[in-house]
Amino acid sequence: MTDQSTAPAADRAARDLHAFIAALPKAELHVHHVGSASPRIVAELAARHPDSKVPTDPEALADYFTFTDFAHFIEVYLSVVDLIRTPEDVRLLTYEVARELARQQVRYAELTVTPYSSTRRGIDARAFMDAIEDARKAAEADFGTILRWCFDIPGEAGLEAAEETVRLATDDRLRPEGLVSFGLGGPEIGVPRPQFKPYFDRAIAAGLRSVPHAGETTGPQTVWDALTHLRAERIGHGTSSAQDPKLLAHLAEHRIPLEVCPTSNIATRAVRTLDEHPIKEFAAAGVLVTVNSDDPPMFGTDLNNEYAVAARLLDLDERGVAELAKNAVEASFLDAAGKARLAEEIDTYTARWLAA
Ligand SMILES: Nc1ncnc2c1ncn2[C@@H]1O[C@H](CCC(=O)c2cccc(C(=O)O)c2)[C@@H](O)[C@H]1O
Ligand SMILES: [Zn+2]
Repeated sequence: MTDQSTAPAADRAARDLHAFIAALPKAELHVHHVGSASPRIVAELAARHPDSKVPTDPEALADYFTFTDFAHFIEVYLSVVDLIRTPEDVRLLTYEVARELARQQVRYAELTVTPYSSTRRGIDARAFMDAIEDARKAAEADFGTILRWCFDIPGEAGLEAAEETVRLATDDRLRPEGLVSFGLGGPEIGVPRPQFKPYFDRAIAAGLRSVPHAGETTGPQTVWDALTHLRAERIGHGTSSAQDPKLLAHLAEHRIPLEVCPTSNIATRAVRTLDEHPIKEFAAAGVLVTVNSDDPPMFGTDLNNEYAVAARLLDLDERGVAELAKNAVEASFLDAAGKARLAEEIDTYTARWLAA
């Protein structure tokens, strides 16, 4: 054990900040369902389905989750998707993801789910919805964490996937109670955003909020396209927005939040190093920055670590980190009362911490 009395003050401050973050009540706005499968869940699913090529031993899995580029990441991601074959797999995954969020004091999470990937693999749509809803309700009762769904189109799978996703999201007999938003994920290169306009129009008409990924692996024009054609209310990643000052000014002026996932961008090689991450430029331009984890076990991170990374890059103390957590509350699709409650919980926690 290190001797606290002789540890340099900066180390002590960093340790204190980590402890502050770990117990800070938080909202997570950008985290993928399958991408949140912990090594333990992956091992359990792989044991259920032993024909899979996904390794079960944690060391081999860490190696397997090292990506050469974004395309390689998607290839590996889909091999984990292939492990989810039954409604019981879906329920287990969802409930365990909620347990992990609760461990990190996440009070509210919008989880991105790709129902097309499951229905296309033969899981019955009704059984899929029942599994996620059952897990959502159990998680709220058992852990106190509120889950909401974002259904995303896997863009590379084309308009057939878009049609199926919007059907599942808007059919009154299927649409789950916890669904709040509609997204678009997967690779961006060769997958122009405007083609998805009719599907987003239908989802928005049915009351869903628009939250596409954009500007993660392509330039700022993709973010403009997401705003113009898909009427994005928040942008998933938006990393390349930093290359376009007019876009940054637009995002700031219209209070369109960015769902920033720093470690993800390094793991998929969208950004070279953390120190080159544009989060600083976003904050300096007055953009509402939220910090998120994307696919935490695949990227060797969790939400607490993402907050610690952001605190270092933005040079934030406890108060600054609490403001970042409140940005996520403001940018969330909680109702006004829910937002007020969580913001108040963050304020009370921070005041107590600073007074101690
Ligand atoms: N950082 C990320 N940035 C973007 N997306 C991310 C990120 N992390 C996770 N995703 C997820 O990856 C999925 C990709 C799935 C996909 O492309 C695909 C293509 C063809 C067929 C099928 C199929 O299932 O048959 C699926 C998306 O749906 C999205 O939810
Ligand atoms: Zn994502």
